[in-house]
Amino acid sequence: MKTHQLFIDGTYRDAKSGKTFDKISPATGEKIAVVHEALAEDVNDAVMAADAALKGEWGKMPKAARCDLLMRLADAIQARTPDFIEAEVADTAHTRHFAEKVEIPRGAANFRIFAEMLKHTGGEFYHMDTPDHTGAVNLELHRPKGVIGVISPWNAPFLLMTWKVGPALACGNTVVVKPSEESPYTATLLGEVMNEVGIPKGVYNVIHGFGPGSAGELLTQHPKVSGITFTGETRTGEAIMKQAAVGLRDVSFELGGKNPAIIFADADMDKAIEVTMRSVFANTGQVCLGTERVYVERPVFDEYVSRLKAGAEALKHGGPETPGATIGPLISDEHRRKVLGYYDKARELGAKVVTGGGMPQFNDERQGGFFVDPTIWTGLPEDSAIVKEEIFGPCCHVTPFDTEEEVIAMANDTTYGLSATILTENLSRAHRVGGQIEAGLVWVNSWFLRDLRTSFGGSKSSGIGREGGLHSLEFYTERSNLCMKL
Ligand SMILES: NC(=O)c1ccc[n+]([C@@H]2O[C@H](COP(=O)([O-])OP(=O)(O)OC[C@H]3O[C@@H](n4cnc5c(N)ncnc54)[C@H](O)[C@@H]3O)[C@@H](O)[C@H]2O)c1
Ligand SMILES: N/C(=C\C=C\C=O)C(=O)O
Repeated sequence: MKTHQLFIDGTYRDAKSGKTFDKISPATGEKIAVVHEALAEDVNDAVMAADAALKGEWGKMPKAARCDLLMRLADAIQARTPDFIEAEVADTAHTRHFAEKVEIPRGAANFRIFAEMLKHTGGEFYHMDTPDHTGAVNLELHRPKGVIGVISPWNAPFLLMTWKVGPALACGNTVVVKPSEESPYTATLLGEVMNEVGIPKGVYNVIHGFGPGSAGELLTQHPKVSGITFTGETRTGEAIMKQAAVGLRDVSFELGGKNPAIIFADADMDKAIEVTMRSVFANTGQVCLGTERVYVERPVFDEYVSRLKAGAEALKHGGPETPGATIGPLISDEHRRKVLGYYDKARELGAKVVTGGGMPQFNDERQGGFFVDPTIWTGLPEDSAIVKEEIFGPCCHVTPFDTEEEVIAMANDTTYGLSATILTENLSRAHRVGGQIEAGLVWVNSWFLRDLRTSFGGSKSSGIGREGGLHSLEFYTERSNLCMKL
């Protein structure tokens, strides 16, 4: 039975709390690991180790050397791709293809992009006139923020945790990572690679546990933690904001979404189906940027629904060991119950269930896994819970529309503002409509294309702040303006 320990000050160790919890396989429902739960003393040890590292070798390291070390870390992650694939797949039951092609390469890229940017980017400089006409110069300086608490979710564990640790370390901070209780493995494994490449002890620390009353909440309240970068549910973000308020801890939030796809009659329908089959069903719908609302211009509504139905019904359920599987299980029985609750609610509200709406039956080990049917609904009003609330499963509601004004209003009529995707072959329409969607990311004729130099984040209930490229400097550094009289 695998055991996941804490990783503190460069060393793996049991939790002083003496508490552990089980990790269950999403593919079979069987216990696959025991995880050590960090409580107050463990959390304090991790934060104090991170604080000490800021004042030690790491804090004194020249920026270029720090960035070179992170580039070597990216190479070392790449070299251990097979180990990270097995770790991620064990926790999430993702296909090895998804882990190999998306998740692990992004883990390396998330260090590389920020090391390269920080190494080669200059800063702001302003010359000003002065009353005595001798002038003054202004230098915008950046220094590390300090110890950063990183709290990450289970839906893309390694990608999302490194998306935060990469810029944090590139900017000279140290981190204490609290991965989701559902996905401890890759964050723990990364400690080995940190030691292999020579990242000083205490720079990267991993504590395991839950949120309220556990490692997560304790981390957000620790006086030596200077900022919390969090990815997860909106309501969790609200809780963390309250927890982090005492001490005025800065926060960077990437939260939930209820993302629309808009398909105009002039769209390339093959492309529209390819894009939305991924944006609705990839990772079993457990993607914050995924589509849960589809708006289709009326002339092509029936064709679209019919082809999406065919695509959904062609998906093959299975875990990483199931040959040819194209849709996996949800992460946990608890999450499956949440998604099935929405499936029931849709029926109660009178939705037309185009396909799905329940869970598949198997006569093999998959029967113990947390599988649900890929599901498509039509016919519900825009104010229904199915259209308004994030479900985070392999499902979508499809609504017809007649005009641009109507569909823009429907797309924006949400408390979220994370992402959207627009399918049209009309360039001016893409610019016109895309510029009016209230979301952090808008794709045209594509989905989940990610340029890591661009800003990433959501508005309204989808987040606070933007990360990505140089935008990450805003959160991971403290600015000073140095004004020198000439
Ligand atoms: N915007 C994005 O980039 C993005 C990316 C991925 C996932 N998400 C969102 O994440 C959610 C799914 O992930 P999840 O179920 O793990 O989210 P979650 O909010 O339940 O948990 C996320 C993390 O927060 C911790 N946590 C929970 N309560 C806490 C508290 N009070 N204090 C401190 N830590 C606490 C959890 O242990 C976990 O590590 C979805 O809503 C999805 O939209 C958003
Ligand atoms: N944060 C990112 C992806 C989020 C995926 C949400 O499920 C990213 O691509 O950087």
